[in-house]
Amino acid sequence: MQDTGSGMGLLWSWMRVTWPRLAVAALLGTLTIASSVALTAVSAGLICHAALRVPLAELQLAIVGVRFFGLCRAGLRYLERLVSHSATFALLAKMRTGCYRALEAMRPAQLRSLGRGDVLSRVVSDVETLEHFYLRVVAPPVIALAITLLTSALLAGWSPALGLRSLAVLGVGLVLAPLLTWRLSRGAGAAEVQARASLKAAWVDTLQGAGDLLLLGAQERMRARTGQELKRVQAAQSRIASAEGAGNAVGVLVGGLIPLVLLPVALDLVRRGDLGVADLVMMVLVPIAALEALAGLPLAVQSLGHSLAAARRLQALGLGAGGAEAERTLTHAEGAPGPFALEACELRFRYDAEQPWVLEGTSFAVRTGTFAVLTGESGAGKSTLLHLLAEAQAGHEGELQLAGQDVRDLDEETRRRKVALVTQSPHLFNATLRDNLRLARPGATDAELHRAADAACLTGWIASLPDGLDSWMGEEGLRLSGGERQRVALARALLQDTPLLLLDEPTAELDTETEQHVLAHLKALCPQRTVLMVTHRPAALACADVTFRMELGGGVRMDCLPVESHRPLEDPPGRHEGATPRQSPRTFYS
Ligand SMILES: Nc1ncnc2c1ncn2[C@@H]1O[C@H](COP(=O)(O)OP(=O)(O)OP(=O)(O)O)[C@@H](O)[C@H]1O
Repeated sequence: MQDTGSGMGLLWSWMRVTWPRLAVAALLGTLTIASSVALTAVSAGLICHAALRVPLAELQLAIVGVRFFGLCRAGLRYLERLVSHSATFALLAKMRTGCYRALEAMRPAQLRSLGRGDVLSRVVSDVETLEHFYLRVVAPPVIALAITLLTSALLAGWSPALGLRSLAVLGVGLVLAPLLTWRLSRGAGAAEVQARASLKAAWVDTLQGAGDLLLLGAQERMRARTGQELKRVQAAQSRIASAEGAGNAVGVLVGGLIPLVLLPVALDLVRRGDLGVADLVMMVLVPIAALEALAGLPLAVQSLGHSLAAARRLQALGLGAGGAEAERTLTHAEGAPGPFALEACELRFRYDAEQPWVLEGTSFAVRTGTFAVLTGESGAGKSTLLHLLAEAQAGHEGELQLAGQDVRDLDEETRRRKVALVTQSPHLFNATLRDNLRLARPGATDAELHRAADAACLTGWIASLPDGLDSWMGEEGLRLSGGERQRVALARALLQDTPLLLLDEPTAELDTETEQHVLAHLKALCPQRTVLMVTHRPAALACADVTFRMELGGGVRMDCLPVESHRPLEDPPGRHEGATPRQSPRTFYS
């Protein structure tokens, strides 16, 4: 199986944490089935002796035994469940926190390219699949082996030949049932996990894009795609069910073989007077009762396939990797702010090693306290640059500094205090306006919220809402227009109160008047704060202190060039007084 080892490594690394509890649970599980076997044996002996009219006084020990093992079975089962579930929940907690840490450590672009449905499936379904790893995969074979050995040792106490035959016949069940199940369901567990994840991703995609699907008349095609995923799930499940059936059939076969294999030896012992009739019944029933321990083996094999597939998918998120789960040890030092709010030098970045460079040899800097505008062709990498600054993609080459500090040296907290980003399509949560705004500053007072809302030109709109700041935004802010969503996101970023504000086309959906109002507020933030805005809107270009143009050249090569009309290269006069001379053919300083 491909990559099996790595999936296993992750599973064992988690299990190591709770192994003492798991060992106790396995011991309790073995004792529970041993009690069950003993109960069958003692009950069978009691019934046989009673049928043979053995005096009641001689049966007292057996009667006590029946009561004892009956109570033990129930009590031990309870304890086993208690311990195994507490160990499982401890593992689950570790897995979930590991998952969230891994997601947190992931580069946002990686996360976006995974897709929401897929991430949801990994964090919820795959973790839930692993929840059963101990209960369904690890415990059954351990308990089955222990019970097989114990039962055979018990019979060997009467007769070594009986013990050997019991070991042989139970051994067939122990090996053959899982082997057959594994052979018949090979790859089906992984296929089911993968197909279920694709199905979930398709559902999330369909729900999110339902409106567009209807408008494009593509709902039938989407339904067909979902139907295909569903068929893949069903096909995998059907293979798994057949394999489990075959495994269970082996168990039934072994149950039938036990009397056939043991009776010849046992009857011989009875004939020779070495074994009583009641003991004979017990000899045959004990291994049959032991089959209870083998019943979980087919399921264990299938669950192993599911668990390995789920572990591999979680591992692909970065779980178990030293980097993902290790605590970050980045500097918290602020350092003295330099003359530039941000500085890029020979910056190179691509989303994937297989993909071409998006940014290549890009150098430019924005002086602290300026209102800078970045324009450029679609696809040139403007948004990418903003995300690199705000989200620590950590995959870039060259230098990228925020207020004189390399972004790679900044921990999340420091970065959040330094820079706020409003993306092209900001996410609003299904909560009130107040909650959405307070994400940026949890303790913000109403006065602060209104001040930020005013700067984003939202005051009139909030007044028109029935519940003001307590109005519900709907899922992803769908109750809002595009422009309202943008302004709420802008107000949220303003509340963050960072020295650098990165804005990706924040006025794209605003009318001219509202845009003027927003721009005036943004401009008024400078020189206390630095604003870098990606936009093509003339109004923004007109009020910028400095303007850059990012160009897509030679396929993937990009340059940052100042817009000629705003800033002649040789002679930076007027409002470009703070500009630093050109440093290299591709280096421009505001
Ligand atoms: N998550 C991603 N994974 C892979 N490639 C990406 C990703 N995001 C963007 N790209 C690619 O990177 C390049 C630059 O994209 P980016 O969004 O930064 O451009 P842009 O200049 O902001 O464009 P626009 O003006 O149209 O918003 C594009 O070719 C785009 O396809």
